[in-house]
Amino acid sequence: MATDTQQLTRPAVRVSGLVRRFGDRTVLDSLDLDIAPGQFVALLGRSGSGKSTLLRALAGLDYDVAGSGSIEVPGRVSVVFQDSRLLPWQRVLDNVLLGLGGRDAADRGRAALAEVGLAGRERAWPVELSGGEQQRAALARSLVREPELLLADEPFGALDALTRIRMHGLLRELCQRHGPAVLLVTHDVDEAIVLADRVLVLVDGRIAVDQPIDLPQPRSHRDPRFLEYRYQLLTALGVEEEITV
Ligand SMILES: Nc1ncnc2c1ncn2[C@@H]1O[C@H](COP(=O)(O)OP(=O)(O)OP(=O)(O)O)[C@@H](O)[C@H]1O
Repeated sequence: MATDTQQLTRPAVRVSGLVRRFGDRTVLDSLDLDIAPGQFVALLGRSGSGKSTLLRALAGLDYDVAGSGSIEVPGRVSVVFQDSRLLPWQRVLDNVLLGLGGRDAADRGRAALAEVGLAGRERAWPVELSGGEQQRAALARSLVREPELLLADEPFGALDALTRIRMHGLLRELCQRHGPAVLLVTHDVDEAIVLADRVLVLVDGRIAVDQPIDLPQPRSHRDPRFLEYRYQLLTALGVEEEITV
């Protein structure tokens, strides 16, 4: 029985005592973080606070981080960045299928493209897609791998406001269906509150605020509790005096 309980409560991500220095600058300072399976976590922090550094460490992209604390992540991790990173010389479906094995790979790729609203665009070149469509294709490429952890670094940062809002709905829906744990790095406090089960604020190399968002989906910006979360998080970011509501 004890083993079953341990299995159920085992986090998807466990970071303990993570330290990352660049020269004499300590960017991550003995950082601890657990993320439960299927949990959607947003990470806020001022520019230069170390959000991307943490994400890169979790993605296994930071080779110098080894030895300073411990990082446990699941076997299947997908990463989405602000730019889609589609290969321009590969058609959209081939981009989604890159490195994907198995006889049904093409069918899975087509299904993933249909899920993100790109049915019929399989043979398009990336350059023929809008910025929002390219990010949709990047999401399809991530999710077709059925990741247990999705790492997203400002994935909507380059999109216009309306496209952003549509992408929020899509991401939330996809994550609910596929069930990965998510760590979303964003500058946008509203985006964090709209999407996340839990919002973290990184200050001085550690998680200074760990705020569950207890609002039903879909979330309204006009809900007074939304505004309370926004005020609290902006305060934690040290920008409350800039609020002009
Ligand atoms: N490879 C590197 N070499 C030296 N310094 C680095 C390197 N990568 C990041 N840094 C420094 O670490 C700090 C944190 O950078 P990071 O990109 O993680 O911040 P961030 O919170 O993601 O910022 P932003 O919101 O502006 O994207 C910055 O001061 C940055 O200059």
